[in-house]
Amino acid sequence: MPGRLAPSIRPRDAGPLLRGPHSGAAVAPLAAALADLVVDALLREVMLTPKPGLVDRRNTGSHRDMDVATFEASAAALRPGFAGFVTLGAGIAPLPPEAVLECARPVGLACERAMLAATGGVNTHKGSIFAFGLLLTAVGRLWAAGLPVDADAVCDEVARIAAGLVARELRRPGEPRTAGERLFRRHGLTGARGEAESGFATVRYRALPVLERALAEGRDTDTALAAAFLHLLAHNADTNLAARGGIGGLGFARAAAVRLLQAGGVDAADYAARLCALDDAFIARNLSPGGSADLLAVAWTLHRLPFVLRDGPPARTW
Ligand SMILES: CC(C)(COP(=O)(O)OP(=O)(O)OC[C@H]1O[C@@H](n2cnc3c(N)ncnc32)[C@H](O)[C@@H]1O)[C@@H](O)C(=O)NCCC(=O)NCCS
Ligand SMILES: Nc1ncnc2c1ncn2[C@@H]1O[C@H](COP(=O)(O)OP(=O)(O)OP(=O)(O)O)[C@@H](O)[C@H]1O
Repeated sequence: MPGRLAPSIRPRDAGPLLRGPHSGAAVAPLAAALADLVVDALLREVMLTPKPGLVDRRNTGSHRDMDVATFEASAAALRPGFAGFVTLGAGIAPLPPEAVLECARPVGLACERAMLAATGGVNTHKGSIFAFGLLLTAVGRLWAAGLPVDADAVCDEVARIAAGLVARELRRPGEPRTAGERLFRRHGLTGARGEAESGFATVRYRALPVLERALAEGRDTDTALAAAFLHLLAHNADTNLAARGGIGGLGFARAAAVRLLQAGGVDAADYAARLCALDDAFIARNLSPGGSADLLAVAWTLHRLPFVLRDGPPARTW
């Protein structure tokens, strides 16, 4: 796997947000800055255009119940909850990792309620709430413990927090209650839980190196995000795709992404036309790679994390 390129910024770098409580710094500025970062990541994701089957500025993809404005309203409603995860993590830093999920789940459920209230009952960010709940709680814990806070450290802490989640929630007896649980029973897909338990391995070893290499080569942000998204689409076992199109739908989407990557990806001669044609093909099949969209926002957040910790919150570009 290509190596990571972002700087690994450690407490000694003494950025305004980096010093933990041992220096008396309060967690609130950190929580606010990271909530801004995640909202920025969610809005960059939905604005990235075109994305096959997903809501973007070209169309609403395979969705009739949500558009860009729905995602903007949802992201704004989630900002307090995202800050709450960081504050929670800092407050429970002494707890062992296996005790964290139980503390975080009520915050996650409150976020889901805030999302549904802001969207009129539409699921815009359920997967993102789960992923970022883990990520932000992990950051709060590392920061409070005065430990290094970079992409690798955060992913390792997420893996520790989510350890055993698949066995506990997907292998349990009884009727499946969600698409994710049904897909595990039928096809062994572990979805958001498996990705979390792996420490966001698909992001860490696939999307993030592609994103950072493209940026280091001078590509603009949207091109770098598009390149990372293509790798996610090719490699991520996205249960949204399988829930909508069956295992065949997931295979169709991944094979199409692999073909586009083999043709040069974002540098393919007819890239834009091919991506729009793929968008139309996904819509015709009611396919939506929502999980990969969530992970794209996670990749952006992990990439920007060291910079936000050192330089403060991102400019609100929306
Ligand atoms: C854990 C949750 C999200 C699992 O939901 P579900 O059973 O539907 O799982 P499933 O894996 O199918 O997908 C949930 C969502 O995750 C995203 N997703 C799907 N596949 C993937 C994947 N491979 N990788 C990452 N995200 C994915 C999609 O957006 C999807 O809508 C949910 O059951 C839950 O517990 N929500 C409560 C909030 C919570 O737990 N918060 C914790 C904060 S730490
Ligand atoms: N730009 C995007 N467009 C659509 N979905 C996205 C986007 N970004 C992220 N997602 C993710 O995809 C999920 C929505 O996908 P989907 O609508 O298939 O899920 P669902 O609501 O469980 O299914 P259904 O709408 O069929 O009930 C959201 O939970 C969100 O996490």
